[in-house]
This record gives sequence, structure tokens and C-alpha cells, in this order.
Amino acid sequence: MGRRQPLLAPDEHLPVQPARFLVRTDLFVTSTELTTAQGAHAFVPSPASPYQGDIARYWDQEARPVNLRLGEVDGLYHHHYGIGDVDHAALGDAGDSGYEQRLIAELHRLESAQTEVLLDHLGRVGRDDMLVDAGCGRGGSMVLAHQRFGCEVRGVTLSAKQADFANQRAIELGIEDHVQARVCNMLETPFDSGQAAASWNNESSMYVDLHDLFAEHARILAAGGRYVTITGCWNPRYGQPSKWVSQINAHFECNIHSRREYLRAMADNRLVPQAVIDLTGATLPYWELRATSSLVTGIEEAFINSYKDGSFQYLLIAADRV
Ligand SMILES: C[S@@+](CC[C@H](N)C(=O)[O-])C[C@H]1O[C@@H](n2cnc3c(N)ncnc32)[C@H](O)[C@@H]1O
Ligand SMILES: CC(C)=CCC/C(C)=C/COP(=O)(O)OP(=O)(O)O
Ligand SMILES: [Mg+2]
Repeated sequence: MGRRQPLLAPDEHLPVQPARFLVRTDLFVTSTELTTAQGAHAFVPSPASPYQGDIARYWDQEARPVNLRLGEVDGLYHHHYGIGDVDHAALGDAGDSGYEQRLIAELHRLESAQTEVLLDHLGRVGRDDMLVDAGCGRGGSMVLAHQRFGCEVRGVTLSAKQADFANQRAIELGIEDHVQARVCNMLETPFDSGQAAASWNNESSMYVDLHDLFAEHARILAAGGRYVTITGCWNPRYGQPSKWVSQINAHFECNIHSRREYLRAMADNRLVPQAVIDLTGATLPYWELRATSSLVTGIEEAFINSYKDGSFQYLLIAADRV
């Protein structure tokens, strides 16, 4: 599938400037009702299970410098990893005073490049279409999708803090009419059947049962619509999840599925893979660069070792809703 041109002129794209945020942590309490940064009252549904409550709390409390410092580069905040070759010319000499900032910018460029590859696989999307980001985090992928297609993008996350952050960012960009996040379980969304032209999970499918997840995507997608996931999955050829995969699960409180589970659950839910792309080789440069940075979190070794010993794969799957 060829790469499409953005619908917006280059000067309409996100300005490269540090973002200023109103982060009202006082509002993100356990109450079921909260006041958002926009001043409106939003209903926050109770988590569907104790596990979902744990995950909501995890992301409400998350503030790792590796995510915030990268987001400050241009105001796109991601909670996923990067792909592509490191631009050593842009990175320059490790001895220079500005090296650490260039390294941060390079890691961020690779994370945004990952989103662009996901968007490349969404198929034809028009301005009047609606897209769904399941597990939208702080909303970086939603902004890039809107900038490319000019259409509505609706995101769901378990975290009130993330939804508020994403909505505040959309207001700052003047795209709040088109880009909206809400607190909602991705297994039970408020979207109408057949409403979405395309939908995706960007590193968010390891928190849910895949049969339940794909049943919901199949419901909200129009016939002929496209579903895309970028995910880490364990490789059935390895036998069982390796110790590195178990370490990643413990680190993020998630449950990484196998490649076989993805394909089986899609087949059972009217999602027919159109492309299965192994991005493992493409993500290793990101991890090896990140491991040299001051922003390491301690999980770098597990990703690098599991990708190298073949027990773990970084995969993109694009499927047609039939
Ligand atoms: C690793 S982050 C990825 C965020 C985003 N997709 C990105 O690429 O930046 C995982 C996200 O999945 C969300 N999530 C996990 N389980 C969920 C569920 N059952 N319903 C909605 N969101 C969920 C979390 O709230 C979090 O926003
Ligand atoms: C590929 C797999 C298995 C991903 C698990 C989901 C996850 C936590 C992604 C990155 O989030 P993040 O950007 O908040 O993590 P970090 O702080 O490590 O950058
Ligand atoms: Mg990150």
C-alpha cells in the first residue's frame, strides 16, 4: 500500500515548540465524576474489573521522564516505541554539550515514525470518516492521524489523567472538534456498530483478552474497514514466553499474547490479515540507542535480549473487516 500525502499543508502541521500544560492532578481522584481541564463535567465509568482498576491507576500515576522529555520535543506524547535507523549525522558527537537533547529528539523521531507506519496501513481514509484509537494514551497517534487525514479521531483509555491530557493537547492545537479522548473500556465502547472507517491498537492490546477485543473492533468497524495493531508478542517458535517476556509483563502489569493468539482471534472475529510485518529488526536500533541514554528505565535489557533470542517479536498486523 502506497504512502498517502497529508491532507493538510505542511505549515498547518504541529508547530515544533515545547508544550505548556495545565495538569490538574487534584482532579484525578477515585471519584466517578470529575471536572476536566475544559471545565465540563465528565462521567468516569467504574472499571469493568479489578485488573482494569489497576491499569487505570498505573497510567494515572505514570510520569516517566523518558515519555515526558520526548513529548516536549514537539508536543506529541507517545507511549509506544520507535522504529527505523538512527540518523547518526543528526545525532552527532557524544562528547558535544547538546548531545543528550539530540538523542532525545532522535528517540522521539523514531517513535513518531512508528505511528506513521501504522497510519500507512489504515487504507483509504477521507475527511468525513471516523477513526478509533483503542488505548489512546496521551493522544500522540490521534493527533498525527488527524493531521494526515483531516478526519475525526476518537480515543479511549482507562486513565482519566491520560484522557484529560490528550483533550487538553487537542484544545491547545485547536483540533478539539476532531480529536477527542474519553475514559472507556476498549472492550465495550460507546461507538455505533459500523461507525468507524478504521481502528487500531498501538501497543495496547496486551492489556485485554484478544477475542473480546477483536469482537468489539469487528462491531464498530464498517464492512471493508481496516484494523491495525502494532504490538509486542511472544513467538510460538520459541515454545513458551521467555524470562524476558515475563519480565516485561511484570514491569508493565500486562499480559503479552503470542503471535498465534492474534491470528486465531482475528480469524474468529471477521478480521482477515492483509499484512503481517515483522518490525523486530526495525525497532532494535531504537532500543540500542535508548539503552545509552540518561532516560533508561531498566526495561531496555529485556526488550533487547528477547528480540535478539527470538522469543519476542515486534509486529504490525493490518486486517480487513469482512
Ligand atoms: C502503552 S499505552 C499505549 C498508548 C497509545 N496507544 C500510544 O501509542 O501512545 C497503553 C494504553 O492502553 C490503555 N488501555 C489498557 N487497557 C485498556 C482498556 N481495557 N480499555 C481502554 N484502554 C486501555 C491504557 O489506558 C493506555 O492508555
Ligand atoms: C511492546 C510492548 C510489550 C509494550 C507494552 C506496552 C507499553 C507499556 C508500551 C510503552 O509505554 P511507555 O512509552 O509508557 O513505556 P516506557 O516508559 O518504557 O517508554
Ligand atoms: Mg515511552
